[in-house]
Amino acid sequence: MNEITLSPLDHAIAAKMTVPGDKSISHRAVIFSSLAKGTSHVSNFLAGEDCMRTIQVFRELGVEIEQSSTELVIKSEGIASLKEAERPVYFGNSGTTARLVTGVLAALPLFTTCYGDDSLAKRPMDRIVLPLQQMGAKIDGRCEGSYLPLAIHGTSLQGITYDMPVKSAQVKSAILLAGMLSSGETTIIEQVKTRDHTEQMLPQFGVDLTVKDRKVTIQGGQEPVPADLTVPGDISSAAFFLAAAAIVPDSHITIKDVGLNPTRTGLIKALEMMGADILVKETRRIGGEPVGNVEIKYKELSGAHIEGELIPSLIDELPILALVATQANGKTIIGDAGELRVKETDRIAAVAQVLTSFGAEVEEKQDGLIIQGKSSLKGTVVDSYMDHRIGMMIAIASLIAEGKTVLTNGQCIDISYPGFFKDLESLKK
Ligand SMILES: O=C(O)C1=C[C@@H](OP(=O)(O)O)[C@@H](O)[C@H](O)C1
Ligand SMILES: C=C(OP(=O)(O)O)C(=O)O
Repeated sequence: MNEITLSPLDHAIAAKMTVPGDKSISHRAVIFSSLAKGTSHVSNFLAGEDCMRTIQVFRELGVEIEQSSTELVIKSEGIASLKEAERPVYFGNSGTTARLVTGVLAALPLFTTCYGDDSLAKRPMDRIVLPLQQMGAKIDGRCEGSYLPLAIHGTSLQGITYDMPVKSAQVKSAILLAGMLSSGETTIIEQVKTRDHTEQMLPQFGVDLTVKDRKVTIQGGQEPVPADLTVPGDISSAAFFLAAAAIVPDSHITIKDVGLNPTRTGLIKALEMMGADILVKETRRIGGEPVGNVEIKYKELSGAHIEGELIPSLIDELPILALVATQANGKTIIGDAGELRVKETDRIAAVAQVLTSFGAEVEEKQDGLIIQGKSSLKGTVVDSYMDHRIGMMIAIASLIAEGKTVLTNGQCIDISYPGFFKDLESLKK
């Protein structure tokens, strides 16, 4: 078993840093470029394991993708040229790959079988299979299409109007991509606006869609055209270092060139609600995406209620926010976050177990957590649950925990943040 021993910090943090490219945008850049006839270029691509799965899938479908570190050159002959994969395609640990790619493959005249790792095999696929079937898709799968593996008998689809029962950008994106490749019009109605990278990026690839409040409409029969794009830093990765500065007294961190899309910046809002001293400065826009610097200075925090419409905009940041809450004055309540139970692991249970083993007082609720503040954390032996975000949360907790922390199975952090431990080490200098 992989073991990493981590020591607490003996000084405040003073750092200016960047984080790797955004995972959601990197996946979409590969998918949209692979469907566009011609050559696309992507800079600052996130070469983490999940996004590498998306590259591998499109290579197996016949797209030529050259990768040199974080630079990609994607050469495609367009939608009609995609060929059937000779083997089952592997989505690894990546929910985004699984949902978005299934949306594409359901609408193309190809037969594909696909599967994932032990974690992905437990994550729900019916949330996309059912609406795709309403569009005419022919998909078989384990437990009647509720879980991977799936067999996708791609075919012509018809557009639908779909009122999404789950708050999920992956579902929205899967149906929009299928809609783009269908006949007729597809409209998605969301209960709460989720991350909108698909809506921001498709027009960069020449695809028309209209967005009106929580309603997105796309016309079928559109083929993307190639584009050149630069991926901003991932706010979900920056979150771990913003949290470090929020809990290590007297610290000060600036994260540069990070994506500031308002559908992703819920963590900044939540930290502000807790009283944090944060300065956000937008410096430019790349495509539809605002990008800039986030500066945070340590300040005593207070507990807050984190729930409702805020949740989708910080869904992946809730584990690290829970750690921050253990150091605030008073109680923090996280609610309306039942989606956390169907991530890489059950993140409600995992966060409660990990923080409790560090000595914090955390109560698990069906759709959230209640966290008592001002806990003194003590180093312990603790597992990542093979979940990259839980692994990084443990590593940040070790900075303030008394004594040594031993993180087991921390290698999964490469899924979204290759180079995380190097960046963590740089805080110790
Ligand atoms: O669309 C995306 O890129 C993502 C959407 C979210 O998942 P859900 O759609 O399941 O909420 C998020 O948790 C995931 O990390 C990436
Ligand atoms: C939930 C996540 O990703 P995915 O759904 O793509 O596996 C995540 O990165 O936290």
